[in-house]
Amino acid sequence: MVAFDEAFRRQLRELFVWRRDVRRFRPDPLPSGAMERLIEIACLSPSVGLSQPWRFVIVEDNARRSAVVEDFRACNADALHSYSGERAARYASLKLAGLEEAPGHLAVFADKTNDMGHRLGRATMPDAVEYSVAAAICCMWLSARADGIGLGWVSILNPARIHEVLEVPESWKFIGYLCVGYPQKEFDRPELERANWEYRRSAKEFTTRR
Ligand SMILES: Cc1cc2c(cc1C)N(C[C@H](O)[C@H](O)[C@H](O)COP(=O)(O)O)c1[nH]c(=O)[nH]c(=O)c1N2
Repeated sequence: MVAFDEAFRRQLRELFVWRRDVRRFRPDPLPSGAMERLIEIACLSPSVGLSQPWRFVIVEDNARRSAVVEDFRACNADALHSYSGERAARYASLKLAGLEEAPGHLAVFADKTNDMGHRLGRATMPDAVEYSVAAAICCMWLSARADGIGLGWVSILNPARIHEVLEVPESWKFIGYLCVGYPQKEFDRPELERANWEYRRSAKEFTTRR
């Protein structure tokens, strides 16, 4: 049985506290194999029926990257229009992706048609496939942070356009686009909190007993 001592548990908590969504990256390249190592960690994640539905596209082609940046700009402009007044001004001041600075770009999909796991656990909750991929991204996020590497999840994108740009199978559902690189600075509080967009609440607020 592998046991983890008190010192490790304290450090693990620190890792949860210091994991950040990163939008500001240093230009330093990632060490070779870093993306592949993060994908290997992600593949250790839980998945419904052990279906391992995650599909990763490492985006290296500059034309494809520029097309993603363009899509982000369009989607972000649309999103801004959905706000008004002070909230709109605050939204406009936020940096919501590090697409142009991050050395690593990783698009993450869920393969909804894959038969691994033989559909165990999905009949009543087919979305468990997407949840499994989100869990894998979180494992990757924490492992990256332990290596001092920042990860930024971008969802302000049009899934149909991302499919087109990356030429992936129709059956793959777009889950998120990850910017990967070394963060300019480390923080123990979310940027959206430091920018007064929202603030982290206590667990009590989300807990109900029945
Ligand atoms: C599914 C999903 C989608 C997104 C995000 C997260 C998740 C889970 N986040 C990051 C999000 O804003 C961030 O996690 C919270 O603000 C909390 O900050 P920390 O992650 O604790 O730094 C995010 N951030 C951002 O700047 N642009 C984005 O499009 C998104 N999209």
